[in-house]
Amino acid sequence: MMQAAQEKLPPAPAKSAGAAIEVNHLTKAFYDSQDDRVTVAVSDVSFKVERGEFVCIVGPSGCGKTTVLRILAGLEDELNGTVKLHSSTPPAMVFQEASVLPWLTVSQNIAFPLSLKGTPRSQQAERVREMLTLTGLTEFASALPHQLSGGMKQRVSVARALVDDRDILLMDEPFGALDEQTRLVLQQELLRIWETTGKTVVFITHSVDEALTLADRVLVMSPRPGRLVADMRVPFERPRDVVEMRRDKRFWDMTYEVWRLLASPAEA
Ligand SMILES: Nc1ncnc2c1ncn2[C@@H]1O[C@H](COP(=O)(O)OP(=O)(O)OP(=O)(O)O)[C@@H](O)[C@H]1O
Repeated sequence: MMQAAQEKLPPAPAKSAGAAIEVNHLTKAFYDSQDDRVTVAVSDVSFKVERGEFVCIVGPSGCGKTTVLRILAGLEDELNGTVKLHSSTPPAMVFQEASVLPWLTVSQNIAFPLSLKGTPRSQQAERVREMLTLTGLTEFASALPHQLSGGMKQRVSVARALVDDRDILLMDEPFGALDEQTRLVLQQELLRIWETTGKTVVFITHSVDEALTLADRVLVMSPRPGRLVADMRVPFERPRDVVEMRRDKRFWDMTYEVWRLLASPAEA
């Protein structure tokens, strides 16, 4: 199946020097001692992500997407297979629910990773100013989270993930809880930020539309135990306009192709 999907698509443009992430034959099972039951969440998954590449992982609920991301973040052990991150910094994560600290202002939330590290205050302030500008939050620097909309809170989460300049950004359905319009605005902003910062991004989503809007490549997973059933190159040129790209027939052809894969019955 993976072969068929790849053959229909143009070859990958050369992205950059070397892989940022290499996953080989990754299998992860969870053991529930109460029920004496083993759940194989991810089965024999292999893929590479080039430095500076934007990769989305789509798949049905429970197919192991979050598990893959947690493994990349170093949050799971007892794995089979190998996972290598070629980066001088640990990855940054953004979760579905904006994980802002309610008692801190927007600026203090963004500065949080820097204050944990003991970065001098003047450097913190400068870096926070840059992040506020990048994420369009300058006017809200002194606001508290309860004064913000869901989309703005998620912008704070993105700003905080970027503030200490890690190479790899892992995003777990960051826009999943937002309405469609806010989501579209944040997708456009994320693309602009990504183009500015050159991060390597792995982005989990349920939404085929979102994956095709954002990614250089879309990895499609099967129902649990999650296997990789396709690794598809998304051919749209950059910079992308998240609205205009919907006029392109290739967008809908690829949407159909991914949906066809997602609708395929699970292998035994
Ligand atoms: N800590 C855990 N202990 C036991 N089982 C787990 C654990 N974490 C995940 N699982 C199981 O592994 C499978 C994959 O879960 P995971 O959260 O990775 O899926 P997902 O594709 O991200 O789902 P969704 O799209 O619904 O968020 C599920 O069956 C889940 O119940």
